[in-house]
Amino acid sequence: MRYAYAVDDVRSAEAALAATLPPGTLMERASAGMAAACLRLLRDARGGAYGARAVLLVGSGDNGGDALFVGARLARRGVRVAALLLSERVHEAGLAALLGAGGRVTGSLDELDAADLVLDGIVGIGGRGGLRPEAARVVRRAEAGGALLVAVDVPSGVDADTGEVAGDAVHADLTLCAGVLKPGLLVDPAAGCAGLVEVVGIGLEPLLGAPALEVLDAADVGELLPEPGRESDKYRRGVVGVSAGSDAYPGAAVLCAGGAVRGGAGMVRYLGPEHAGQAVLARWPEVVVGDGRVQARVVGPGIGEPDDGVRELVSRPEPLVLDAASTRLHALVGGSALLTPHAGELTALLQADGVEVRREDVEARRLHWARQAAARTGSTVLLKGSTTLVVSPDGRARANPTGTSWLATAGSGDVLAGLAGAFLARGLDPFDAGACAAWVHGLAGRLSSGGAPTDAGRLLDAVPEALRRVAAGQRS
Ligand SMILES: NC(=O)C1=CN([C@@H]2O[C@H](COP(=O)(O)OP(=O)(O)OC[C@H]3O[C@@H](n4cnc5c(N)ncnc54)[C@H](OP(=O)(O)O)[C@@H]3O)[C@@H](O)[C@H]2O)[C@@H](O)CC1
Ligand SMILES: [K+]
Repeated sequence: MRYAYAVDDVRSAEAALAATLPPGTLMERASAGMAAACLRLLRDARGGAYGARAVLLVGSGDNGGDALFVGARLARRGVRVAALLLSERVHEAGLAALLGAGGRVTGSLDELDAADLVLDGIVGIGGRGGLRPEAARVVRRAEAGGALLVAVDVPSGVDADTGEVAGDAVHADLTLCAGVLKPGLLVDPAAGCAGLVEVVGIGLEPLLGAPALEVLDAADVGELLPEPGRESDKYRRGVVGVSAGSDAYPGAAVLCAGGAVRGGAGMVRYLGPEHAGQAVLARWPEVVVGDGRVQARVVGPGIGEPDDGVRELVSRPEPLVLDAASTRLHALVGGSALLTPHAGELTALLQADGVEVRREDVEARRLHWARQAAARTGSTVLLKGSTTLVVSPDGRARANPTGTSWLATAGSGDVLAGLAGAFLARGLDPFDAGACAAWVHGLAGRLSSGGAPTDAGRLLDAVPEALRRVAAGQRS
């Protein structure tokens, strides 16, 4: 499991730790780790660091200070380091260290064109809003050159807590995160600005409380998904009821039932229109058509606007996955529910609850709106999209690391709902079921895509291999 912490909590932990150490120790630790990573990059890119050219983009705060101290360390290893000071006020001790190590200050943007490495120390967790125009101009020039762009702590211009990008931002190749991960680095659109993310430890972890965001790895998913015991039978392994598909969309029934079958439920019952039921049986003969006892239910994929029969199903007490337009039935839920909207559906759900919000807002502040929806509905919310997030009503949140944009394909969400239903039926709570379903679905998507377009059928076919890797604790 990886954890990301809210900026306020990071600052409190930093203050508590700093109070026990000689002044400047934390910056020294951060810059030592960051410099080591930069030297490694330069060695990989050009065989060595000696004689390489680095340009520091230096803002007014400690983020700029970090960059200056890193620059000083690089200069001592023979890197030709120049600092572009983007503010009249810069970290004095950092600047003195750079100059003392043989680095220099420059006013020429031309230096960016010949640089091997550009270090973004414009702004870190103290940043507000997007890049200011002067900084944005410098960053565009840096990005146009061939240098590796390394962000100190966070890419400047992104919101470290929310993942929001409210204007121009740095697009880094690598982000060297000081101390611990920040949530914004894991959530789009900011995650898309961070490139690879590496944490440079400075000893904060023991002083931190609850994380703001979690990220599961294969071993976590493997631990959460129970293996069938020796005495298991199909009923004890969990029966999942699938109410999906319609005369207009029979395929949604087939794909959702497939997700439930491949997700390892002991048995799948299908309840829905006859034509769709026949299509399900033709593809999945193991599915039982008709009502009956289930441990969990999936309602909504491909059924369109829910009718009274659907409302009655939703009010039953079993754990439930609610998808598509049926997510708006959350108030009728008898037991606990996992809602699986995409941004448009979450917008409609919030609007129906009297919230003034547009789809663009939800896309821009995914974590914020998923949290709002979970708190308002009392259900767990799995918000699908470029970063899939799972948020429980108590505020816990997970970001899914395995997705691929090739998963944005017709029927992909139906498979996800089926998988989540199977995991609920296997006994997971909605938060774990949602996070594990997103994880397995994302990995299956990657396996079936291999970097090229995929489709829901191939995605389903890759689910067994994804689950085998989970069982083996691996991740591709
Ligand atoms: N926490 C930790 O554990 C550790 C933290 N460390 C480091 O400290 C960093 C935080 O430093 P920080 O607090 O000095 O804030 P920081 O991000 O440098 O910004 C400060 C100033 O930037 C300005 N500014 C604001 N918005 C802007 C914008 N959009 N575009 C341009 N400028 C903008 C604004 O000043 P203004 O120009 O308005 O006067 C603001 O006051 C952190 O990210 C990490 O690198 C490590 O060294 C040690 C361990
Ligand atoms: K930065």
